[in-house]
Amino acid sequence: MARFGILTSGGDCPGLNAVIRGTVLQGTSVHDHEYVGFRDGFKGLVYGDAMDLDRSVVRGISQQGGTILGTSRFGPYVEPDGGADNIKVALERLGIDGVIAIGGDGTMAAANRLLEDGIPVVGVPKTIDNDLKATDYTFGFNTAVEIATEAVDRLRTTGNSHKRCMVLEVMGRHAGWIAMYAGVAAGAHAILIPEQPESLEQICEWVTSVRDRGRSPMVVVAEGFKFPDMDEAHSHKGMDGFNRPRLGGIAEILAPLIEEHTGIETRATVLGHIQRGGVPSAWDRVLGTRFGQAVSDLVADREWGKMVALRGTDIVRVPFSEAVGHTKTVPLEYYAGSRAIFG
Ligand SMILES: Nc1ncnc2c1ncn2[C@@H]1O[C@H](COP(=O)(O)OP(=O)(O)OP(=O)(O)O)[C@@H](O)[C@H]1O
Ligand SMILES: O=P(O)(O)OC[C@H]1O[C@](O)(CO)[C@@H](O)[C@@H]1O
Ligand SMILES: [Mg+2]
Repeated sequence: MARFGILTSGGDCPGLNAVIRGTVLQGTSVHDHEYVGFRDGFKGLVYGDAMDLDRSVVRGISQQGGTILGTSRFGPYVEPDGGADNIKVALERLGIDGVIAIGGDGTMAAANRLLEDGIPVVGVPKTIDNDLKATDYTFGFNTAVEIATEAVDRLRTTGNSHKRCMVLEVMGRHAGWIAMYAGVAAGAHAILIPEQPESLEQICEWVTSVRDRGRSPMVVVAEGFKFPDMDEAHSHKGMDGFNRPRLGGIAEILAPLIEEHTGIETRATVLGHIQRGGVPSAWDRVLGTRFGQAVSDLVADREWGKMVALRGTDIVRVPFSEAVGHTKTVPLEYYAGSRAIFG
């Protein structure tokens, strides 16, 4: 009987459990597969730390946030125990025929390297940031947008009551999809994204024009937003597990600047990991389940080096090369269209 190992890697994301369930149900009922789950991302793969995944283990998990397997930013090549040779030994010991890596662009890059080193591996794209180019949408994004939109709606009522300018910071390292969708959905007066620097003068002009017609300005800013004179996004929290700057905090810089330049009392809120945790939306559960079922079919066909993806309404198979090294950013024409009605 064919046996496959599943891992979740990178930041967690609502819908991961729906993928795990969809894979196990499709694989066990349609293909007669067996599955195990590696704990804590590539760490479990490197150390052969795995748990059995059968129908009873995945029962009722689609509606749970996070991942029952745990996740991490541990790399499969981390010394002293990582590397393809060691992983091959672990896979052989556990009797595993192939690996399903569920993760973002970094996870797909790692999986691609493992593939080149002879490990049979396929991928499932996940990220709340929706910045993976090879798929139209990733699960988790819809949930994050719902949470961020509700946050904007709530900030508006308190902002209106006090006649304050409210600034909400959402996630988005290189791509401002969450900021764009939540900002447009909630009718924000300015949306600031990593793709398009905006000057403080321009932001204050939008804020002032809102105030001048008797409204309370609402600004949504992505964590990766930069003023024109910034080379890198704001970071003051050190590095993450993969040695990249941890972002977050640009709203705390922006709010006092707006207050100083416009005279409008301004407050900042950083939404943070609230937008990544908790129950997935129905849409994300459906996409996660479809991805899970499709990746079970993919390993049944032994099409290593591919990732499942959403194109239009279809689930398709794309090579890792399409998913690695290309960030799906907000098109500048789309931003320009939205920007035309800021203020
Ligand atoms: N080019 C690479 N070669 C080997 N390992 C890599 C590479 N890129 C990333 N990794 C490993 O894969 C892990 C997961 O990648 P990353 O932290 O970028 O998250 P992700 O999968 O992109 O998800 P998200 O960005 O949504 O949190 C990294 O922490 C790192 O250990
Ligand atoms: O604090 P963590 O878990 O390292 O993750 C933060 C990052 O994760 C992401 O949400 C992607 O999952 C980015 O937008 C953000 O910069
Ligand atoms: Mg990533």
